[in-house]
Amino acid sequence: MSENIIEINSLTKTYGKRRGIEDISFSVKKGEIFGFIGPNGAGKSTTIRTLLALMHPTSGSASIFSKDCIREAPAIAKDIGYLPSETSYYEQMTVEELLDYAAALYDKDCKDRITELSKRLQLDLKRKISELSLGNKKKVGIVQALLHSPRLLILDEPTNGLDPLVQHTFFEILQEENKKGTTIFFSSHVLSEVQKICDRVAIIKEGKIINLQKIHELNENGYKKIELIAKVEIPNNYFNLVGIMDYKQDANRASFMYKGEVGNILEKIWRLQVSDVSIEEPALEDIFMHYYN
Ligand SMILES: Nc1ncnc2c1ncn2[C@@H]1O[C@H](COP(=O)(O)OP(=O)(O)OP(=O)(O)O)[C@@H](O)[C@H]1O
Repeated sequence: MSENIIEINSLTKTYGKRRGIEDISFSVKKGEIFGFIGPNGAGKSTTIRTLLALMHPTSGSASIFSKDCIREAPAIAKDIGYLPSETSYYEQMTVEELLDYAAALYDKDCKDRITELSKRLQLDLKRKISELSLGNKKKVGIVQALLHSPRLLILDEPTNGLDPLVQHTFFEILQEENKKGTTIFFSSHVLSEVQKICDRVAIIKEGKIINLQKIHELNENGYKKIELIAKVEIPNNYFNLVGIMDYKQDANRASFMYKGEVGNILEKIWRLQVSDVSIEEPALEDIFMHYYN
């Protein structure tokens, strides 16, 4: 059996009377890229902050590297790289000063790593933090999380604010780290990015884990969301096909979810003579609706 890097047992955190997370249990194996997805307010950050001992659980427990997250937090911390969803830095420092300051927490020389990562992410080390855009601040957070080559990376909404090219480079870096043996815990509300990179995914909704699946299984179950505008009014029952759900039509416009042979639906659309069509991955909420209602 492969070793568990993270183990969460019946973890619950309430904020006074408000729900944070309720009775969460799952584990992340060594070498996995594990996705943690859920809509805003589902409890992702609460789970992560509890794992990092930034807050104490109301009940239950969790361990990282087989050490208790709360009692042995300092010993765990040196082998973790954490990228918070929102970062706040000393605005007057330069990027380099800030990263050197972060690196000093570890018993390692991180200089070359800082230079290499900054180059790849096109992050200017000489700029002041206060001058950086949201995306560039995110890059600082990424370098800070990676500079000591941690055994476990915990990333909370890591791609917020990154443009697609930088996001691509970031994913390449993550995959390289993963090949070297780093386990990655990747929290996001964007299913499509989790699908690109993760092996398994836990889905959290209203504080509870509602599903845990291998990504390829999630893909195989996958619905596409289709919207189209036809040149003429769409005949009644035109889209009466197996695999269509949630069908909505207004004269010559239609939107629906489709699961099945892509060729069949494309042929049907093609015959209709459309002036516009979009076929997309459904939003996380749509998937929740169809899997769990
Ligand atoms: N400090 C706090 N005080 C009170 N309630 C809180 C606090 N932090 C979070 N919550 C509540 O706990 C629940 C889970 O929030 P959490 O931030 O963990 O969700 P999330 O999945 O990370 O969402 P997001 O993607 O919006 O950050 C929400 O209902 C939120 O309102």
